[in-house]
Amino acid sequence: MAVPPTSHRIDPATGVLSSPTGRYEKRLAELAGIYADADAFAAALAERGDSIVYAVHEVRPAAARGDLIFGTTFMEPGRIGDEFYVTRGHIHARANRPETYYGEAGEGLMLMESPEGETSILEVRPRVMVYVPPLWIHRSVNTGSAPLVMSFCYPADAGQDYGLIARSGGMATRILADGTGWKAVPNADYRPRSAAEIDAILATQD
Ligand SMILES: O=P(O)(O)OC[C@H]1O[C@H](O)[C@H](O)[C@@H](O)[C@@H]1O
Ligand SMILES: [Fe+2]
Repeated sequence: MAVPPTSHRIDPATGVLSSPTGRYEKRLAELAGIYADADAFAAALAERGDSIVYAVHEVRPAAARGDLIFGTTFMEPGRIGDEFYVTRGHIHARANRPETYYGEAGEGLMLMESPEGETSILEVRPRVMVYVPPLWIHRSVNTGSAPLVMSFCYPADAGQDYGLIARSGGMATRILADGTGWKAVPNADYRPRSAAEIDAILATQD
């Protein structure tokens, strides 16, 4: 039996999506080890460990290969020290699966990194569509003082792999506050991937 067509209303201010099949929240306490400033993270944890950093509303019509997953990401504004709030970030478990993000509200960045360690940073704004190509690690950053809300769409069989970033000590680039704006700085903990690990990612097929 075919899956029935559906439509879903997005509230750009909250990211609330009508008739989702799932939603989850990430609280600060679940995001240990992501930020550079450990003392600032400990202080923020003591003060607001229960607070939500981001929430995802999603629709997964079916898990079938060739289907889509789509929904919204709502990110609170905030910083740990000088570093803006980010999502955990991932490469797709099937690394050659792409994704699109569309700005609904707020100001932010899509921070992307190739397997070889090249960084690409694209601004996300309302009515801006960002394309994350196959094989690129991606993480969203809220650089504004208001919530960043984006809608997204990616293949249903993509999956998320968080281990690749963890093994490298994070992504190569961090996004810090700079006056009223932002700046990209090298992550001092970053360890470039080995040729073997890069080759294994690039070999992803199907
Ligand atoms: O999974 P994270 O890196 O924490 O990012 C949170 C979420 O961001 C977006 O909504 C993506 O489309 C999701 O696939 C992802 O899970
Ligand atoms: Fe993704």
